[in-house]
Amino acid sequence: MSGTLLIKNGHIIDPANGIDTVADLWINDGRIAGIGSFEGEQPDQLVDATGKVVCPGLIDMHVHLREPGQEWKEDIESGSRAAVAGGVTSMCCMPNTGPHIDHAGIALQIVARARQVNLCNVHPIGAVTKNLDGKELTEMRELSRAGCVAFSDDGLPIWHAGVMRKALEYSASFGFMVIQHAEEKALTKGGAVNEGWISTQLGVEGMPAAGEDSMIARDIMLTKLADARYHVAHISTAGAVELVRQARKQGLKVTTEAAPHHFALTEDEVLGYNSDAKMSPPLRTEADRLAVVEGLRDGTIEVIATDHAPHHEDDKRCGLSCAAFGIVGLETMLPVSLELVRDGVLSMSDMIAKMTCNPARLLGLDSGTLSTGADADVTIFDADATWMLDRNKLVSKGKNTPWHGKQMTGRVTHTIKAGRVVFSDGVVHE
Ligand SMILES: NC(=O)N[C@@H](CC(=O)O)C(=O)O
Ligand SMILES: [Zn+2]
Ligand SMILES: [Zn+2]
Repeated sequence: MSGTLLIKNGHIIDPANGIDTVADLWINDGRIAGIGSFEGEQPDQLVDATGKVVCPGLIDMHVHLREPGQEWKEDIESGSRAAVAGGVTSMCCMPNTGPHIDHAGIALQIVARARQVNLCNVHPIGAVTKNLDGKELTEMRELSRAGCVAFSDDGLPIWHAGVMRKALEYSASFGFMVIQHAEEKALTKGGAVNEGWISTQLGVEGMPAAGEDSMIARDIMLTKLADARYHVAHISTAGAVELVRQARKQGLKVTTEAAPHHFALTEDEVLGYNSDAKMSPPLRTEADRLAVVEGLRDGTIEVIATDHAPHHEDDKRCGLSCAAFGIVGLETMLPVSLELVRDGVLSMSDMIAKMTCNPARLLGLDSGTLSTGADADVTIFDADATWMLDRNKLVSKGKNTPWHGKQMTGRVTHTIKAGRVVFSDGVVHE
């Protein structure tokens, strides 16, 4: 984008550079040109950010875009539109598409399509095993050359310990991490919600916390053996948070992310058989929720990622047991996460770090900062604006959200990608 853009008088927070100040942000030819006072300058475009927070464009490292294969649920274009409506300028898409992202061609195709859409940076996550069947490793090196930034079989766990060991060893040989959907299927198969009093009351099969914890415990042993990098996707239990905390204390390269629903909601949401509160891993108990919050507070959990999992109505309106797992998240990530700031769990800067420079560091992305010369990916939000979430007004094709009809506090007002305003005042600009 050629030309100049001045974002005036915003509360600029750039955790990567320790910046937290009221100032102007100057953008020139799609790049950050400086932070300071630009009184008297004549920009081509001006955005008044008085009273708003100006931060690096958000990064969501866990998204399901459904293209190729399930475009009726979401596609790269609709997902990119939803992303920028939520303030997200870079996202990583999981490989459980059809075909899977298990060979370079598909990764290249996704990257090319995302560039054509030109709203949000899309970085694919390559599959660990061919066909996501847990048996034979993919050509990881080729996937990385095609643009993949990490490896995962998300949607499914890498269940075989020998395969997991090889995946960890091989990906570590070129510095990449393996992202695990930690679920011991022998314990969770057939389950729809957290196992406990509520699953009993509903008469629905449960998924015990031990299903998540036991696989993470195993994987930590393998991470040590392989001297590798291991990342736990969508952490949800108190036991899992403690396992990750202890592994990190031992100096292992173990990291994790939490999804907003796991730190904001509990299994109480499924009372009433609400399938829009069904996801994998399931919403857990209040004790688990509080443990995730504490993990975010003490730094055990470095990343907030949505696990945006759009589904069609037909996949959700068929009873709790048969409904598909997953909820949309891109457009609620910021307001839900701001609860952590309002509750005094995180400073505004720490919250922003978990959606910008922290995921960028784990994935080796050069986004997530407002450093001079960086791509001008910027999010502007009003932390206090209140609005009602209406599922029918979501930009995503997926309307499966547990926050329908709920009041949200905090709203994205502008999303800027490489110096171009791609979202403002509720409208996506193609
Ligand atoms: N989280 C979910 O409930 N569903 C995800 C798969 C996954 O993230 O494991 C999906 O692809 O729908
Ligand atoms: Zn998963
Ligand atoms: Zn996922």
